[in-house]
Amino acid sequence: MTSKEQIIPARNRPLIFNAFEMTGVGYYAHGTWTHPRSHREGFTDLSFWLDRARQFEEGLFDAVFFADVLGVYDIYRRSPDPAIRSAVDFPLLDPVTVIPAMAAVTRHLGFAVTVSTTYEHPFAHARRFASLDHLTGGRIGWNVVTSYLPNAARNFGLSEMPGHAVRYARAEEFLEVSYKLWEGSWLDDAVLYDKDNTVYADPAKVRRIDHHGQLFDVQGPSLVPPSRQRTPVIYQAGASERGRAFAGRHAEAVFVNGTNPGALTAAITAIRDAAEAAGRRRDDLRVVTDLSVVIGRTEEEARRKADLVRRSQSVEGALAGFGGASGIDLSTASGKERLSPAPGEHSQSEAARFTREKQTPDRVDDVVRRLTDLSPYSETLIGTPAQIADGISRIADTTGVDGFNLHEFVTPDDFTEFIESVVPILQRRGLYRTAYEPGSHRHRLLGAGDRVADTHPAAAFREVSA
Ligand SMILES: Cc1cc2nc3c(=O)[nH]c(=O)nc-3n(C[C@H](O)[C@H](O)[C@H](O)COP(=O)(O)O)c2cc1C
Repeated sequence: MTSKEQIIPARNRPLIFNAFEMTGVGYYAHGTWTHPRSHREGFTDLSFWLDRARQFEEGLFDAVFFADVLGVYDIYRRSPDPAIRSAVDFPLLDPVTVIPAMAAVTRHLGFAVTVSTTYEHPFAHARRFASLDHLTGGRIGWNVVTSYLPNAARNFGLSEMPGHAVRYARAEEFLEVSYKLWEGSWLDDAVLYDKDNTVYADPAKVRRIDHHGQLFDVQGPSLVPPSRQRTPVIYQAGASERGRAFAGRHAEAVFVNGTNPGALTAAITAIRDAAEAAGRRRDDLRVVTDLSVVIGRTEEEARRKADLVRRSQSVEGALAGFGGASGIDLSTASGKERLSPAPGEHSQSEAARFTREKQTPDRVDDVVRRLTDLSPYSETLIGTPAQIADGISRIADTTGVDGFNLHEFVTPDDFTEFIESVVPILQRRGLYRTAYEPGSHRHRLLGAGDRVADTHPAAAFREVSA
């Protein structure tokens, strides 16, 4: 298929389900790694990730999404100790390193991995993702983040984190350089592999990019020949005004969160408006939200399991995680105190979640309760498989979301139970694929071939053979 063909409107397709992962012990609902049935102690063994890959592909997940951060959370109590003690997004393997091995034991599963534009260089990054696109056979996606942890800045030689606007400006130029390397350096017919005349590639079709910008000077050419997708599928999740505009311009898959249908619907509409404002079509991107589930054979059993998860959650871990993302240290706040907006250099959407997005900011006690009551960022569906499927249908029907980042509290049971008991019900309702469609990660996601759509900014750098 060519990228000229119309994107299939998301509403005519089964829902997207990604497995949300981090290459460590604890993340998201902090402390749940202590749950008696959770097993993440093997995260440093390759076999752990190969088992996960097989499980996700057997479950027909669209992709595994690897979140990632480059530092320790040290805002809460002005110390890294709470994050180290509670394993809050710490420690973490480099998620890129497990992907080729996971790709070797799967044929269809996509891999969306987080890399920060603030602490990388675009030439090395473009090479890495072009290599991953080759090695996965066109199944790689890139979650573009600008990072929000001050410790990450200090890990890369900076005395403090660059400002929020500075990070997004760097991200814009970072993507421009990456697009030039992926789309504009090698023509499609550059590689000849002509042994008789000792000509591997036609030099006239392997071009320098000669990028000279505000932040980067990159001559090129790309070190890697064209891969199936060329540009990896672009994911994004920034939810500040700047983040939303960035997603509208570049993202093909966007993560949005909202703890109620109204907020979620508004966030989805805003992202599609931003895409249209950037000259793209509203269906040029898919919008995905977080979801957690607790499944029981009966409602009563599901509620008991949910209580066991709550008891494993760590208040200290939740406040360390929230502090690092938002910049708000709640260690000295009293329970009845109302939150005041944080300094705006961290994740602005995270800092706004309990303040600016509310008529009156939440009290600290309410925030702690919200952060330690199962999923800190989204709805948790608790019930029998049929009730979970009903909840998924309701969220999709009332908000227009295209799919979900599925989180687990208990590894690997939560995904196993979801795949064995909820997926068949969703399949019968036409909400879940029954087999993988052929094609690249981008084609499966957007239905319009391997390459970026003509409306995507990367397409502007596409060199066509003379
Ligand atoms: C589902 C989801 C996953 C995210 N994963 C990461 C991540 O892995 N690393 C990261 O630095 N930020 C992550 N974020 C945060 C956003 O990508 C973004 O960096 C942050 O919200 C700051 O953007 P903003 O100030 O525009 O809101 C995630 C956000 C969401 C909703």
